[in-house]
Amino acid sequence: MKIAEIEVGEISVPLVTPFKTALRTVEAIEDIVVKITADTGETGYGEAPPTAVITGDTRGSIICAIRDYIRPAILGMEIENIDGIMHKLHTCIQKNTSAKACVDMAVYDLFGKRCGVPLYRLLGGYRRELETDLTISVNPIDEMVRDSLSAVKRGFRILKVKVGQEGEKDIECIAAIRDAVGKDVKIRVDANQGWTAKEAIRILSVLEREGLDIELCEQPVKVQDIDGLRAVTKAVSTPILADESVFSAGDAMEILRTHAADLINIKLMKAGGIYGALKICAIAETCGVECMMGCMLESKLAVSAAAHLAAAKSIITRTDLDGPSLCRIDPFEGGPDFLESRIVMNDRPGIGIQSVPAFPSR
Ligand SMILES: C[C@H](N)C(=O)N[C@@H](CCC(=O)O)C(=O)O
Ligand SMILES: [Mg+2]
Repeated sequence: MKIAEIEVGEISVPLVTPFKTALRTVEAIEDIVVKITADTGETGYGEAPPTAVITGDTRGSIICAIRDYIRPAILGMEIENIDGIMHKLHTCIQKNTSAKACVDMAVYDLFGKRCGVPLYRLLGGYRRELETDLTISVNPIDEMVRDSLSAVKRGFRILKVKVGQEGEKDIECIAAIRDAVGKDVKIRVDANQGWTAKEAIRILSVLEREGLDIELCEQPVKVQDIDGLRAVTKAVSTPILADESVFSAGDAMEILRTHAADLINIKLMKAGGIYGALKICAIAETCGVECMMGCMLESKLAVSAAAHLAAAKSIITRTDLDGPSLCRIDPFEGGPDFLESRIVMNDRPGIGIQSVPAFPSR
């Protein structure tokens, strides 16, 4: 089975409410999608969001990287030659991890279809079901409390609360949310680099002293401030999860070697796809460090690929795969079943997505 064609399209999916973090506000998902057609007529699909503030990737750069660099590099290759394809994909252009992830997942999708097996089984097959959190955007405190209560009503037992805009407000906000949702709901916080190391230590120490029971804190400080990240990890007992500071397997090695974080957030868009993410899993497993499988603001296609990896690997013990739950509509048919907080894998081969609106079947 050979790669016969690679086509690029775009999709737009409205969000239920604007998504707001310390880094950005977004009203709708505007993603790039890819369709790889094999010489047998079989198709594989991929999706990538232009998350410029985190990955540096824009709509234009993703389209250009796929069309002008990746497509010519892998066209005609045997789909069974995953290693050869991945070598070309990762060496034909530097960085551009979202474009690489988009094509990587379409290749794995086709590979799974070629084998007649769902991807999560090909990659490790550890579990069939995942539990995701739901993100609570940064807003006035009363709105964040209201959104938290509505998430719990929808069945979410884990909330990922975005913080990092104002120190004191963050403490007040978490206290108000904990008070409203009670002690049985898990609260994780994500500062998206919004604190300094000193602020992070002060805020997390107060949250600990007040017994607000924070499961973990994601990326408290700037990407480059690895010394600050390590200082926070050392100073507080709340587990610290490196997100924006870990893109590649090399980053993971450095963070774990220097004990700069307790946990790692793996995202396909940072790792350049499943191939790179598997390397991070291997490093984390070697060091005995658990991982979270996260996503950018992605819709069901890309999140399905991430869900397959999360289901495959035992070292991925947490999931932040709430993209589909943040969307107003689901433009795709097939994939794992996204049942609010529960993601249930099924037996469809590959990623399991059956149709992508950007490529109507002829
Ligand atoms: C959507 C997911 N829950 C999430 O918060 N992902 C990122 C931010 C993604 C973005 O800005 O698109 C994260 O920081 O974990
Ligand atoms: Mg994060």
